[in-house]
Amino acid sequence: MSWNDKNILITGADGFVGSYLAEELLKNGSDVYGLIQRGTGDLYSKNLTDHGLEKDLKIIEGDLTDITSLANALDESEPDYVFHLAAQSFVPASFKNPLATQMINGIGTANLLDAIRIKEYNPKIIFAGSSEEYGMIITSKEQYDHLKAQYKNIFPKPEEIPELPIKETNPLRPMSPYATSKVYGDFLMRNYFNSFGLNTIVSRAFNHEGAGRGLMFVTSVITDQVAKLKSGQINRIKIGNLNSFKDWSHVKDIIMGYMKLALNGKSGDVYNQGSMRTNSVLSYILLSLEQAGYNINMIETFKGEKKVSNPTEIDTNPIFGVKFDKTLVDRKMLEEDLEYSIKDKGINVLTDHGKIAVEFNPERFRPAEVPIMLADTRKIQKIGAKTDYSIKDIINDQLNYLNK
Ligand SMILES: C[C@H]1O[C@H](OP(=O)(O)OP(=O)(O)OC[C@H]2O[C@@H](n3cnc4c(=O)[nH]c(N)nc43)[C@H](O)[C@@H]2O)[C@@H](O)[C@@H](O)C1=O
Repeated sequence: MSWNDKNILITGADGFVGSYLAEELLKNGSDVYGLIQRGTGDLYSKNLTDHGLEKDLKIIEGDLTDITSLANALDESEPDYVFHLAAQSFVPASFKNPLATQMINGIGTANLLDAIRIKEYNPKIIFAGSSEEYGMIITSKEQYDHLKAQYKNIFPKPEEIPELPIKETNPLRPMSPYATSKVYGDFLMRNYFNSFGLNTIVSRAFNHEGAGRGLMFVTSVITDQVAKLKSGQINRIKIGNLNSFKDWSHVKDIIMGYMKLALNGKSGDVYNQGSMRTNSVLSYILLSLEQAGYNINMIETFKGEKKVSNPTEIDTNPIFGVKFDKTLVDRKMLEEDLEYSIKDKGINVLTDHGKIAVEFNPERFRPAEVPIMLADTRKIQKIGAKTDYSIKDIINDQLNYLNK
């Protein structure tokens, strides 16, 4: 099968991921239509111009909460494939305005599916679910016992402990309004497959980053500050929870994964997308400093006596046979130290360019936090998806974009 002359509808084609996907599909000869919500500003957002989409992307103005506009978008594009990426995707915003997130991500997805059903189109539909749907991951028996007691025994039971790397069969325990809205969309997709025969496929992508990533997401928060530090505009880094572990992929790997799912994925099924690496926010800071030209000698927590050496070296963890950050090996120690430091004010990174303070900003902590994410991606690998980019590649792309 080739993408040539296929009709594609991408919801959120002007978003961070949508614009990468639109560019790739246009390169492959598809007719790409982008459903875009017109704000008060320019129709051509920076994402669209960054990816040179002004000429060839066929823009359809519409809104997920307005089913008529979705029906019109289907009539205009007559899609062979629909990539449903549009969403309110910032987790903290979902805590601030939960209902707006439910409307866009939840009802918006329901509207899209129902428009396709009523209009009797039969595209393959690829839905951007999220690793956030997994939410609370069980890493120890003690943690499970504690949660079971807290949730009065209705806490979904682990298949095995630790639940790492996370498989598609893992129970879903969403921890934010955003995550809940994605669980709703995920189940709707499968229900529309089972009940109405729509060709739906769910992607549960773990975090994905790269040039042009929105400035509110942590990898951009970090690289933006590291670039400013380097050019002398600021003298410290401000951050929220340093001790959250994420499975970060390059957005380019994820959009190739979306395309593999469209071609080779099974309708009604669910696939993780990720890198099978896990790194802490702290290690993203340290790696970014290294990529910007700092040599790191030591991290100094304010407790003083404990020091972590070589924290940025990527290691292979023998338990899971996947890439782990070395800080994870020292995680217990680091957790104790960080807890102490958080109560105080932060940590210092000792570099060949002097001491860099990393300060905690309590306002950036979330009401509930997913502590660790690590994808098991063996299922999507079987249909051809792979990880081409390292964490350092992602960071370099982000730093270069900021320096442009
Ligand atoms: C897969 C998933 O991926 C993304 O969701 P996210 O993981 O919430 O992304 P993020 O970059 O906002 O946070 C990552 C971690 O970093 C911590 N963190 C520390 N300090 C700051 C900080 O200053 N800002 C932010 N934003 N986070 C911070 C924060 O507490 C969290 O643990 C979305 O694309 C979402 O749509 C999606 O589906």
